[in-house]
Amino acid sequence: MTSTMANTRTLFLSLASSKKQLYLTIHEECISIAHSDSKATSKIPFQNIISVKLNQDSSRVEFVYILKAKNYSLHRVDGSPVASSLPYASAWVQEVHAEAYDGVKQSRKLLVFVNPHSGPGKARTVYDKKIVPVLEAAGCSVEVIHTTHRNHAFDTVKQSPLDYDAIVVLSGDGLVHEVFNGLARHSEPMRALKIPVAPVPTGSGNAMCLNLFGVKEGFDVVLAALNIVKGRPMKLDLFSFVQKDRRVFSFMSQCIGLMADLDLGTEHLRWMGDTRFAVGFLRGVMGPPASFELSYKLVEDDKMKMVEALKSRPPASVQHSDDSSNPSGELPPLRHLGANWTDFNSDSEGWTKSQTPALFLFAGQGPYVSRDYMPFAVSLPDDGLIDLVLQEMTGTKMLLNGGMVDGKVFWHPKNRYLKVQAYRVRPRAKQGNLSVDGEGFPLEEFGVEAHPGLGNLLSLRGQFACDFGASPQKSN
Ligand SMILES: Nc1ncnc2c1ncn2[C@@H]1O[C@H](COP(=O)(O)OP(=O)(O)OP(=O)(O)O)[C@@H](O)[C@H]1O
Repeated sequence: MTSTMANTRTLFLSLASSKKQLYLTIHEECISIAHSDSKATSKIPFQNIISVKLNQDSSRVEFVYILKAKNYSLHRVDGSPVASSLPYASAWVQEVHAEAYDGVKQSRKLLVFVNPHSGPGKARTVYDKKIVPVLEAAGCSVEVIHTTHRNHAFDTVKQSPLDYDAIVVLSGDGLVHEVFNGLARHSEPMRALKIPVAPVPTGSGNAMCLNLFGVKEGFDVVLAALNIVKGRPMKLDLFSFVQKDRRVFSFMSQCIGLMADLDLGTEHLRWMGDTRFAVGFLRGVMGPPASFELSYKLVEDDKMKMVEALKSRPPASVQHSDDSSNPSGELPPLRHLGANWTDFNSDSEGWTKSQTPALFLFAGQGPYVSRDYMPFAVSLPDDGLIDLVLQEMTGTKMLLNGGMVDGKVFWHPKNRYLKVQAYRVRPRAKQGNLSVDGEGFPLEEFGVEAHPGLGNLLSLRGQFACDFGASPQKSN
């Protein structure tokens, strides 16, 4: 350690717990931590710093951060600066704090839902042991609700105050769906939907967490805690799903055929975690195709152009929380579906009909729907479009051989991939499942329409996390 660095950028701390010394050095994008008795250095990106404080009598610096080893975990350094350098220590702390919370409000006000029955039933423990310490260190004020029944979160959100910085959901995607719908049913829906939602993966599938954090880190609850504290609002398209007189908002996916059956048809295997999806897949792939009429309002069917749009997206098109465009007003109307959306015979308004038999229809956004399946490899969070996939029967061999996990299935000619503004489906079969965000709906006629950027999620990257290679590849 050079004396120049020590005088300008490095803080020496004597650890409270031992006689060791620590050197904390400010770099352009991180703080490095080195021990006096070890050559090992840890690098902490500013985004991972939860808090840095000099206590009131200036005798101790407390530095709390999240570090990734195998998983993410919370760490705390508590040490005394050299007495003669207290003004320097104070300036150092202020500088680091300013970098750590650059553009992000500190001490967020949060509404937290914990579903004790989601997934393997560990949400309460995860909250107490992994999430609370992070929120406390960040000085968040929290109102926590342990859900006791279905629609508990929906009813709460519908009439909640709108001064929360985020709504945190410890459950799977079902409770996130409830929260978005509660916000949409608020008396001031457009203001309510400005509140970003921050999911913590304690369900079984946790698809939106995979989309936010990537398939490798999507089940890491401490990373999700970091997102609660440091994530920024990212606009997310919401989809109106209409069936008879009912209109709900889907934030993720709609599905009929094999992929709906393997999810909803394996509810009784919930104890297996997400392994139940693999079991359901093998069972369902032997069954008959889904039978339905489909029509859609097409925007793009050229896969290369979709990839170009994905690649040309700015690295972090993050919408900052002070964005206040149209914060009031009514929910958007059904511009594409219109009042006569069930009229499949009207060709005049730009609807394209399709009769291709398919193993399943999957539509939505966010590359991943589970750890084993990336159906929407070129999905963007706020393009105002629904990614619609029709998997034709003859693609079964390819599905079984792989290509689902890494999104390669996208390139297969039997994987029809469309970007649409709206679509409508009339199922012919009486039996089978219709899944909306993983929740079961009656297998009856329905229509779906995208609303650009109507919802918000908290995000550390400002875009979906996706390892899709995005160049044409052969699949079996
Ligand atoms: N205390 C409760 N008892 C029973 N059901 C509840 C309770 N609290 C919430 N629910 C309902 O349980 C459902 C849980 O679904 P959710 O998708 O969040 O978790 P999951 O199904 O375990 O995970 P995933 O969707 O990731 O597979 C929600 O529809 C919610 O309304």
